[in-house]
Amino acid sequence: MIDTPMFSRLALIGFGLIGGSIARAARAQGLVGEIVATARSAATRERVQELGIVDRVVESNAEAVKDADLVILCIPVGACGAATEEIAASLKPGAIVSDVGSVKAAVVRAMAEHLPANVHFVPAHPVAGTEDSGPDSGFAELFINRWCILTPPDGTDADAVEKLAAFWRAIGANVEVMTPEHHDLVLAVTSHLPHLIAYTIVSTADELEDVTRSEVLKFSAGGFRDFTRIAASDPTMWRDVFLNNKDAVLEMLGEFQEDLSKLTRAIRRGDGETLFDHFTRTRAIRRGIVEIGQDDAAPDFGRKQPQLAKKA
Ligand SMILES: NC(=O)C1=CN([C@@H]2O[C@H](COP(=O)(O)OP(=O)(O)OC[C@H]3O[C@@H](n4cnc5c(N)ncnc54)[C@H](O)[C@@H]3O)[C@@H](O)[C@H]2O)C=CC1
Ligand SMILES: O=C(O)C(=O)Cc1ccc(O)cc1
Repeated sequence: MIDTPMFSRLALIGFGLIGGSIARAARAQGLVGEIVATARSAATRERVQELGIVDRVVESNAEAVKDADLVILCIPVGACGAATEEIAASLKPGAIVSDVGSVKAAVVRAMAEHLPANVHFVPAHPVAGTEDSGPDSGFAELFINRWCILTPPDGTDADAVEKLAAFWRAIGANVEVMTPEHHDLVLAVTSHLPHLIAYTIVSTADELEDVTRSEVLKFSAGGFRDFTRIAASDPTMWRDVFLNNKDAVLEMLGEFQEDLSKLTRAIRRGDGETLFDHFTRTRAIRRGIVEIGQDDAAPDFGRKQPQLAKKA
């Protein structure tokens, strides 16, 4: 908890899982003087008002950013370019403009095109989330012990980058800086491909004629259940992710298909040694990840969830 707010006014464009979690966490930590929020639909705006997490709810993106010293776009990546065009003329000189998109290179290009030279553009991606969406789904502890990746364009003011990094650290995240292209390649394999696999396997199981829909869930062991959770993620958000990180996803999908073919061949040939060696290697990888404390696996609700300190 800090005494003086880091930012006088925070504007949130879009108020779903991520926007709602940022608002709750920033408020719990006393990081901002005032939070102004907007959302595309009147129903969401009404709900945000009812929730009482923000100071003001306004009708348009342009109105929301007026006099804000931190603006964060919390909307699907495919909508970020158009939203930036809408707010560009209303931004306060010196403001930090950021986003939370799961894809960076295409989004950074689409936003940068519209931004005036007198604001600081510091794109961000909190690598934290759930399969839920909408204004009720957010929670203040979402970002604790999770990474937030910043991808500032070359020449971005270092103080602005540090200020946004300090904001993310204050709501519990660990911050790392990298290029948008590197971000997209890493996330293609660690997040986008796993979601694509989940979307595929759940429909594959559902379409099997001899297996009923109820059996799919009834007899699903832990692994399949995790896939169904991930495959329940927001369709708009994930459509936009795949459309905007096409090259990196296709590259990783190619690698994946090669590995899958190797395992398919081993099963067909009864080649137990290849299967055993492969599974031994992946077990060691998983254990290495857990050892260095980077276990970002599906939330274990049996484990105690981390808590943010409450504002006094
Ligand atoms: N859901 C997750 O686990 C994570 C999502 N992200 C990123 O955060 C962003 C927001 O995702 P969530 O909060 O999960 O989504 P959400 O669906 O919970 O909320 C999205 C918000 O954007 C608004 N919106 C939707 N389409 C819009 C459009 N065309 N123009 C303006 N506003 C629009 C909605 O009304 C809603 O207020 C996405 O870019 C996503 O890639 C990043 C990390 C994790
Ligand atoms: O729910 C899960 O397991 C996730 O993987 C959440 C998630 C989705 C998208 C991101 O860009 C980051 C995290």
